[in-house]
Amino acid sequence: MLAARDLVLKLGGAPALAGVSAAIAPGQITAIIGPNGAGKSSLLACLAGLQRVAAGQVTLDDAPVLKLDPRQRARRIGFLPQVAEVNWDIDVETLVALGRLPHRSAPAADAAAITAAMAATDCAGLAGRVVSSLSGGERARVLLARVLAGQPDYLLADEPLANLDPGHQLDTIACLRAAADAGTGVAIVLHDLALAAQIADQLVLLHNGQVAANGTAAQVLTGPNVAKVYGIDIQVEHQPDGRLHLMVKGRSQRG
Ligand SMILES: Nc1ncnc2c1ncn2[C@@H]1O[C@H](COP(=O)(O)OP(=O)(O)OP(=O)(O)O)[C@@H](O)[C@H]1O
Repeated sequence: MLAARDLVLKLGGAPALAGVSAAIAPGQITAIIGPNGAGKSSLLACLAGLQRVAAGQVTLDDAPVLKLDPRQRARRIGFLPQVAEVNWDIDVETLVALGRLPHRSAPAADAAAITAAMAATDCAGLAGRVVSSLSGGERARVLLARVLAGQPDYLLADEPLANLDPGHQLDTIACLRAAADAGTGVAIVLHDLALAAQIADQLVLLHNGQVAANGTAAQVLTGPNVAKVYGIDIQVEHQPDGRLHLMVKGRSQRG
């Protein structure tokens, strides 16, 4: 289990997180949702062990994540940041192969992981391209492939569907579900509430650096929760298969 307990994170003096607890469970997709500035990226970076917090801690199987050997941490936790920045102008296959750096596996195992990650993200046809020549969506897929190639136990992805066309969004969702079904703990930051309801096993709703609600889609995505946090009205229908169908109706009336 990858768990955050009572996290307080200050950025530029102001609290980006003010006492946040959340757990990312193996085999599940957890969606981290909330309005702009709510603290989603901050929470994900803390879970990845990339932020020093003012209070609280993140643990991986009960060990403080900040005390893990960096290579071991990189092997177990894969992180896809929100900004698709690549600082080296290398070819796609070399970039994806960087995902294997924390491992000391046999070349054949590395090659198999790289090939599988590139196939899952539809990047095989981009293998020889220089990264700076890619479109935004192509670059997003390549960066996801790099994380997948690392075969982490926990995959943390900040808006992994942004910039993707509908087909590649569906492929990416299938890929994240397959990872969860294989035992990976997947955490994704999402803005699309209907999609979050559809694909997540658990949701964490953040508001002003605090957890406004957590649990299943039915527990979290209620009309009152969404009106309070986002200032919008939604219509929620419970489907016979147990899933939630959610439609955004418009801005809530402001009193
Ligand atoms: N480097 C920084 N210095 C100062 N404040 C920061 C810094 N990074 C983030 N913040 C602030 O911390 C708060 C949380 O930011 P965070 O990026 O976690 O939000 P978010 O929920 O991911 O937002 P978005 O949906 O816009 O991506 C925001 O108020 C933001 O302005």
